[in-house]
Amino acid sequence: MTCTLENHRAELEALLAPVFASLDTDVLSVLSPEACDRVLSEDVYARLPIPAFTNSQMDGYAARSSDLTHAAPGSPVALPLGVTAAAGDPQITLAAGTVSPVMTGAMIPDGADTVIPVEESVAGRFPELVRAHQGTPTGHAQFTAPSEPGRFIRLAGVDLEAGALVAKAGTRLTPTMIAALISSGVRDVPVRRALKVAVCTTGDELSDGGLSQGQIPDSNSPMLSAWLRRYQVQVRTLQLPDDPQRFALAIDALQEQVDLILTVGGISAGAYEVVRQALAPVGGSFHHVALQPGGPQGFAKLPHAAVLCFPGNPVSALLSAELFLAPLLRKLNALPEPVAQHYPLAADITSPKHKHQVRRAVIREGQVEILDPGSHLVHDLACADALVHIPVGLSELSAGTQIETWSMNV
Ligand SMILES: Nc1nc2c(c(=O)[nH]1)N[C@H]1C(S)=C(S)[C@@H](COP(=O)(O)OP(=O)(O)OC[C@H]3O[C@@H](n4cnc5c(N)ncnc54)[C@H](O)[C@@H]3O)O[C@H]1N2
Ligand code: MOO
Repeated sequence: MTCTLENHRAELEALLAPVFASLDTDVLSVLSPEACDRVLSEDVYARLPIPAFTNSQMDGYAARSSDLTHAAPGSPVALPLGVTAAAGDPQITLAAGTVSPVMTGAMIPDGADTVIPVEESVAGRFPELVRAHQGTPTGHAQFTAPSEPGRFIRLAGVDLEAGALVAKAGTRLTPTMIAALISSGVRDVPVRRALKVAVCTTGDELSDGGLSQGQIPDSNSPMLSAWLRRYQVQVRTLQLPDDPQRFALAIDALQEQVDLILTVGGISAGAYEVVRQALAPVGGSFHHVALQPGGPQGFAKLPHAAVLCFPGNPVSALLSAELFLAPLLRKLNALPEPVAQHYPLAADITSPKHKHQVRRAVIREGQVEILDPGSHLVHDLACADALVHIPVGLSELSAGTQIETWSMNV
């Protein structure tokens, strides 16, 4: 039976929706290397305001604005120096009629309401500075202009108040969100547990070390594992037996350990299609999608896990992941949808009229060069930088036609 790309997508979305919904919560430190790109499973509120305290935006002098009201170029105001406030010091108090040197990020002294950058003082630089534990400073600083209240002062909580929502459930932990969480006093966060996927290959041609005649390296497992890990998936890979009964037993045991089983190969019209032979009797659905490459597709819903069955040709396997799994994993991980870019075709192309064709391409000198459609061309696949979709109904496109291209291999 042939099915459309859209129908197959909808079937997989329905299959995986309950799997994704059942992912519970893990608690993770935002400082852990695994935190980036995980998704919050609950709203998170600030424990501290951002900024945590009112502090200086400039290296300069903390003052009372009322002490400088009459400062002018012809009549500078000289104020005695108080102790210096450096970033990291506890708050000092500004005695009436004095100024305190203050560094960027230091707590604004109690009593100060303005900061004059050091280069605006008459000397233009700091004199010898005395910290709170070092004794009593001497000397003065002179100013030739008033400084309004609040100038160069960063108020506590101006970015986010304590108790306010930092990020709602479903937010992805970007590097910047990690900074916001840690700044708001949040270290441990509830994140959605990572999806557990088993990538299962079959086929006597796959080498388990050396290569005997007729054998090839298993390139699908490492390719799909690496691809899945980019979506925060916990992956394990297995080579399952080619015998349908033993395969079924292995899948049965595996379904208790993972959320999703991804099989690759063994589903088309051959005599030894172990995946199809083992899963069709337990409700697996196998059909031909009007798609090239990636036509043969299957899926099954087992009691404890979902199974997606991708075709074995490496290009078909990868494009199946890009077309069917990536949109769902992007949604799960709150990742943005990719944006298409338009380029003219470098040469005429043809496409089977009744299939949705996906072609690999390279963008060279502002034009799209379409690559060979062979679904066994692993090296070509690695060199492609774009995908081009040619929908059902279109069979010929001439050179110069503007087409949508989607980035790949980034
Ligand atoms: N009579 C027909 N034959 C085929 C049809 C068809 O409609 N009628 N469809 C072709 C298409 S299209 C595809 S795609 C493949 C899909 O076949 P399977 O999913 O059953 O995959 P296999 O036969 O097991 O393998 C296909 C191909 O891929 C290589 N392979 C498999 N696993 C790996 C791996 N882990 N790493 C690297 N390469 C792998 C395998 O050696 C085969 O060359 O069927 C066509 N045939
Ligand atoms: O669908 Mo197969 O994927 O054309 O090679």
